[in-house]
Amino acid sequence: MDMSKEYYVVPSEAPEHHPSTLNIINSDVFYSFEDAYEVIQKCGDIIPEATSVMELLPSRAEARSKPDFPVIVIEGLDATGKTTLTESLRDSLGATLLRSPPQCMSPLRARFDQEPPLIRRAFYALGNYITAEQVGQEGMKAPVIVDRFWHSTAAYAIATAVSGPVCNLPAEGSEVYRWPSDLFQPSLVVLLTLDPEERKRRLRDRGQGKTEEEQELDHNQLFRLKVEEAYRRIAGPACVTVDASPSADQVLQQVRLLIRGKCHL
Ligand SMILES: Nc1ncnc2c1ncn2[C@@H]1O[C@H](COP(=O)(O)OP(=O)(O)O)[C@@H](O)[C@H]1O
Ligand SMILES: Nc1ccn([C@H]2C[C@H](O)[C@@H](COP(=O)(O)OP(=O)(O)O)O2)c(=O)n1
Repeated sequence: MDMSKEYYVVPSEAPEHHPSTLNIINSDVFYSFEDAYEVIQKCGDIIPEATSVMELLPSRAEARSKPDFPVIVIEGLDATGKTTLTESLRDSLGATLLRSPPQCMSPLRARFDQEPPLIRRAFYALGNYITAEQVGQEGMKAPVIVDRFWHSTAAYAIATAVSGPVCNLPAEGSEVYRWPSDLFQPSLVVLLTLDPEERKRRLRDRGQGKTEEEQELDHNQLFRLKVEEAYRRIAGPACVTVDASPSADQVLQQVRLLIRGKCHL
């Protein structure tokens, strides 16, 4: 018997999430110490450096103390002026300067940068917990400035995992932008933004970015837009955007004003 099948094309509502975002949680972004730890722990057999990472980790049983002094995080793309600003803030506020990933992870970073996203992102996620422990100690003695923290970890991971244009990012309010409940929340997060041309100039002056192909630049432009938009969507302490194109001193004064308003320093 000839059974002919009939097919219809019917309109349906747009999906809630872009397909490329479905796997972000716990494979690109980890929302607890335990989830990131589990990945690094399982790598021990194939990546000897994983053992070194675990030795640097704070004890999970330890109660994390809330620092007495304000903790200010400075975020932004490469060459937006984070190093310049964080060092000036350290000097002008008499603060302690920390970074994420912390200095003690630096020798291990190149190794994990070669790994697939799951492992690489778990490494950076754990870096924030090590920095948070240092913040807990140093923040009892003086204000703390942190060069990159959770916003960087999540924003770069989300922007890399989501292909295509900025509109493919999960919508504002999506759970991918939430702050891990077991991670210390800074008093203020400042996001430095810079016009792409000025950023390129600064990279060039620093001796980088001279040989980028046009196509590569276009690709990077899209990536940069996605990172910045992801930065802005991350909740917990939301970041305050500061235009980093004025002189280093003007940017410092602008951020000092924000710190005075928010942290009374
Ligand atoms: N406000 C500014 N105006 C002009 N040049 C700046 C300013 N801030 C930083 N720079 C220069 O831009 C380059 C990148 O700054 P840097 O602080 O290293 O950025 P990041 O740490 O974000 O990568 C450096 O050569 C630095 O001297
Ligand atoms: N807290 C952090 C800091 C950096 N990262 C990742 C995100 C990016 O892939 C790189 C950016 O580091 P990069 O070396 O460009 O940064 P700096 O030169 O230190 O400003 O590291 C992270 O995941 N979490």
